[in-house]
Amino acid sequence: MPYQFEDLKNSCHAEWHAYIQHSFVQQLADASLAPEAFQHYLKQDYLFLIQFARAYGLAVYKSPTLSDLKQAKEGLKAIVDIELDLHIRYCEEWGISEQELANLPEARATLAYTRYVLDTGNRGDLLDLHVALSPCMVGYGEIATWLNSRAETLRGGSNPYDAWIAMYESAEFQDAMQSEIRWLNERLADVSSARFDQLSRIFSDATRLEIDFWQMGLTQSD
Ligand SMILES: Cc1ncc(C[n+]2csc(CCO)c2C)c(N)n1
Repeated sequence: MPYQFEDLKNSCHAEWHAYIQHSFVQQLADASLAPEAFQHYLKQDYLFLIQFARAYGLAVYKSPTLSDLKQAKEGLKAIVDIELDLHIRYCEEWGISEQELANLPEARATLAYTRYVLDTGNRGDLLDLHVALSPCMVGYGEIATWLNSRAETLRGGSNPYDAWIAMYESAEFQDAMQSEIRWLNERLADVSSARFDQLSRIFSDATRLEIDFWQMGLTQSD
């Protein structure tokens, strides 16, 4: 039976659910999240994005074909040239200067997650690395869709976190997410059940580290 991305999610259903529907996400959606928790999350997310840019750099290095190489290069370019600039501007709106961002220490949850992804990519091949990156890419898109399906989610000017939801529900982001799922589905269709077990361990580890990242924001831990 050919494996699909959906099988990775099903292999750690409880963890995936705990990540998508985390209290941080629910509080952000009903505007009850403490601004300090969101600011802490934004600061750590800046550090996270820098390490994720390195992970896309590693994907460039690990690419066996020109088409993979181009895709990884586009991912690296998107984070470095677009997302980090947007993030810096968004942080400024929340009272966090670029100078402050440049001098932040990494929280343990940030260290654990980002170095896990980089180590997984270093040890393994491009598929291992993409699977380690996929909870980040697919999870945030699913979160936006889930939030929009809930009656409790406050949209528009009455929610200070509205722009965050808008970013991940955008067609541009949802398309990038679908293209990542397609890439994974093509590769997963050919793997053995032993290989799938290895990949589902990576997927579940990365999902648990996403849960810890939300928890780090909520408790403002370092
Ligand atoms: C902890 C954490 N997890 C996921 C994302 C979302 N995200 C970060 S990089 C990237 C790929 C984009 O090119 C996506 C979707 C985040 N910001 N912070």
